[in-house]
Amino acid sequence: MAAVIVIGGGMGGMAAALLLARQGHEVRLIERRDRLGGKLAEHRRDGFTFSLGPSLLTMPQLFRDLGLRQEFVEPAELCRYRFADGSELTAHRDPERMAGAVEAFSPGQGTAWRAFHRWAEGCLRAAERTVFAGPLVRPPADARPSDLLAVAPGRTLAGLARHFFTDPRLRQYVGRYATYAGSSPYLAPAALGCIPALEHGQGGWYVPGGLPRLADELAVLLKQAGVDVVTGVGVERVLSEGERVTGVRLESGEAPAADIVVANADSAALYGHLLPHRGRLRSIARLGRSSSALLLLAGVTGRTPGLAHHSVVFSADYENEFGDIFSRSRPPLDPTVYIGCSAVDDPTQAPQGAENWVMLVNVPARDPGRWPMSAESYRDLVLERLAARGHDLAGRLRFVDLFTPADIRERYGSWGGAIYGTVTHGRLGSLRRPGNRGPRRGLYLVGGSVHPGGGLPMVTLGARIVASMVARDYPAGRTSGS
Ligand SMILES: Cc1cc2nc3c(=O)[nH]c(=O)nc-3n(C[C@H](O)[C@H](O)[C@H](O)COP(=O)(O)OP(=O)(O)OC[C@H]3O[C@@H](n4cnc5c(N)ncnc54)[C@H](O)[C@@H]3O)c2cc1C
Repeated sequence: MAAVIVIGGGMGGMAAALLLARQGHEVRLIERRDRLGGKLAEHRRDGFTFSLGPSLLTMPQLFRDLGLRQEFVEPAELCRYRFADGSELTAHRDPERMAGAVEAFSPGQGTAWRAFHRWAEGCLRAAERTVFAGPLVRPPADARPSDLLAVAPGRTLAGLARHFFTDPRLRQYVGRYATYAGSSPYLAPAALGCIPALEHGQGGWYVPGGLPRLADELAVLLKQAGVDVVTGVGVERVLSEGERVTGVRLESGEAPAADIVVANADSAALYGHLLPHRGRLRSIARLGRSSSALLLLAGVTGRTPGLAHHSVVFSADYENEFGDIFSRSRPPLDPTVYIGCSAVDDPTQAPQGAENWVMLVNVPARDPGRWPMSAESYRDLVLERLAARGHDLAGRLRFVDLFTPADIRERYGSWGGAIYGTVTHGRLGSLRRPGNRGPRRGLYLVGGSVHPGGGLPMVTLGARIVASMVARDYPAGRTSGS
């Protein structure tokens, strides 16, 4: 049995702590904030509850496998898309129903969607065998992309969309999945096109009471597994002797010893100051940051007829929008807006007869103080754009609170407020993320800033990968890694 310290109680840290405790290790999880969950967080005001992070749960079986038994519910539709020309497409989990919806939306494109979905499913199976399954960090020098992922007809996600669809609106719908990795469809690998196959196969789920309830139930499981959870104190240093980790030093001055340290803190923070490592930090900086988000959290009077749980209101010029985010480093002048309203399916989320709107806009991971306009002026721009595209909240807004990239950076220690650590750009972008093994024996990394990526399912897969690495490195009864 080894002594394990997990730094950070985000989804990845909690899942890793649980799996390692179940392997028989003595696990302590140290979280800087007062509550576990990391980005699984919420904001409450005047009877309204707003998710500050995830609103959509995919790959639900992963969470069942961890032992979570709470109810998951499936909204009636996966997502409602509204395009700049005013047209709407409703996405359904069932592939045949989706193909029918696409055909009705754009005659002739239903067959194209079926072909796309077949490709996406093949790509997903390939990812399950490779990227999702192990600590694959960098492809071997002689490997071709086709060895690692399904061969993609197109280098980028936008190229993939062009290959399958002639309707520019459907290309925008496919391109949107790059934002699940905080990336631009015009630079992200075509392999991200496997993500819709997850939604159309396994569905998109909601947890009654809000997704942060996942963290509450995980906290119970951690206790049952004997994990010592310490909150309200940060780790300021990972300690090592020679090539091996020996423990951590806390902000309180205490220095608990450990054979194994699992960092759920952002990898840039790990290599920047917890265990300074110039080479690894430079590699992270070379890749660049994923996008961040600006959230408008609005208490809205009245119910909106036909409002879906999840809606996306697209910009008129997607390429220009991502040019603003990644090339010009400014919030897009014509943003695509995700609208999440959990009150559609859950009356606990807003006072009776009212709605809790979370409006999310992708923005650069950069302090709003350095934007060309104030966050408040940008909020007004977003509301004006939405009004022009059919979602006019004038006269219905009780309040709009803002959650900015600076809040994301401060709360979670994310690199510049980036949601997903490094950006996933380039044909092999999915394989270039920082790895799960640290530069000292006994040091592992888990979470959205490392392999295999961000999002609740990916960080949970990352926890599985770390647990299997530890099981190999520390066979039963040994406290020193092989
Ligand atoms: C606005 C938004 C919307 C999102 N939407 C979705 C969605 O719909 N579906 C989805 O699946 N995913 C979504 N995500 C992504 C998902 O939330 C994250 O990828 C995932 O929750 C990250 O988990 P993590 O393990 O990386 O830990 P994090 O959530 O990043 O938590 C890390 C934890 O480590 C702690 N920590 C950091 N440094 C230290 C230290 N030195 N000492 C002690 N503790 C420390 C932090 O306080 C934090 O609690 C969204 C994220 C955001 C921000």
